[in-house]
Amino acid sequence: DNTNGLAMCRVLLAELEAHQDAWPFLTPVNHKAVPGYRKVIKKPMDFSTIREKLANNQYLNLETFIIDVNLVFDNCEKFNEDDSEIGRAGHNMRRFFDERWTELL
Ligand SMILES: Cc1ncccc1N[C@H]1CCCS(=O)(=O)C1
Repeated sequence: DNTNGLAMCRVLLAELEAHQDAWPFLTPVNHKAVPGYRKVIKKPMDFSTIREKLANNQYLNLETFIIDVNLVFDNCEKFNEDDSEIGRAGHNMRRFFDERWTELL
């Protein structure tokens, strides 16, 4: 059953949102303010959208949740230079997430 899987999603999402480097990922990227973003990034994702999907029971289990979290970081790598404020934040957040969810297994 995926009961504990969804409890882990809630814990993990709260920790992602609380991280000091979460600021680029808390809300959807404003494609009107970020030229090229809508064209380049085919599947936008952010922590507030993940929270909404979790509240609407749209994640079957931990695996489907992890796919969306990784989409946030993959989009960040695609659009941002590694040596940039947002690029570094993305790498830091991916490392934090990977270390954390593997601990919870
Ligand atoms: C994750 C990302 N990739 C590319 C461009 C921008 C962003 N994030 C923005 C989200 C809103 C606040 S901000 O505009 O400072 C940063």
